[in-house]
Amino acid sequence: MANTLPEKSLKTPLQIGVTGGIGSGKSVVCRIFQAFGIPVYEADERAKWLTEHDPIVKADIVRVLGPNAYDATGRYNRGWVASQVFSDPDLLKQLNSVIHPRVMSDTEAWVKEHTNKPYVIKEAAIMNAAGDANSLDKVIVVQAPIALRINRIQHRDPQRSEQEIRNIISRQISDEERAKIADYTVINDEKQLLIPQLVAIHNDLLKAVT
Ligand SMILES: CC(C)(COP(=O)(O)OP(=O)(O)OC[C@H]1O[C@@H](n2cnc3c(N)ncnc32)[C@H](O)[C@@H]1O)[C@@H](O)C(=O)NCCC(=O)NCCS
Ligand SMILES: Nc1ncnc2c1ncn2[C@@H]1O[C@H](COP(=O)(O)OP(=O)(O)OP(=O)(O)O)[C@@H](O)[C@H]1O
Repeated sequence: MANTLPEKSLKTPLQIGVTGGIGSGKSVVCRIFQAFGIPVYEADERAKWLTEHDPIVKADIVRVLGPNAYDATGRYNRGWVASQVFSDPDLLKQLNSVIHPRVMSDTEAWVKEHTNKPYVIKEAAIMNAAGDANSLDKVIVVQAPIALRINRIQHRDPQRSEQEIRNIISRQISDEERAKIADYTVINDEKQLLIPQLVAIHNDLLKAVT
């Protein structure tokens, strides 16, 4: 389970990534860390905000995806964009390259607002591009069986077909690849209790900074 933190991680706040595939339960896990008093930066939410409000990001998205990316009132056509990028890895890569650098610089500014905290969390569906292992001291990976994840998303987002969910999964790194970047693994299979796993990680991280 928990690794012992190496010497390098003595700056505060530590920057901890929480990642996992669609439906693994990243947001649920992060809500629990928030209840422990830990600030959470939600990269996916921030990315969503940028796609709706940042004029440079919007112009770049239109350059990559064409005018259909926004409707006549200027709202992001999320469903249409999802149908394009989750079936075309190259297009997804281009979309990522528009959004992720902005999220990265925004995260750096956000971290500076929390220097009084022992650690902060960055939650992101994709870690390499968005969170980037280099800027994170440790990565927590949330794992859950694929069938359970699909079932959860079908309940949470009833508008998504099973095929769309499977397409998204196929555009994310595999569980095996994710396991390689994990310093901590949280099993969210609705059999093992979440809170004791998170308390153990929290205490381990506190030990590293005190
Ligand atoms: C593709 C878009 C239009 C889909 O929007 P939609 O409202 O349908 O879905 P939502 O944003 O909730 O994402 C659905 C699921 O897809 C996964 N996902 C989202 N973006 C990505 C991505 N770039 N790569 C892989 N999976 C992704 C997440 O697990 C997420 O839960 C939207 O996610 C988007 O613009 N993504 C690019 C921004 C981004 O890269 N965000 C990720 C971290 S910064
Ligand atoms: N342990 C659990 N018990 C019951 N329901 C759960 C559990 N974990 C997650 N869920 C539910 O499963 C759904 C997906 O969880 P959550 O939104 O946290 O996943 P996520 O990894 O953040 O997904 P995404 O990548 O789509 O943002 C939510 O509706 C959530 O309430």
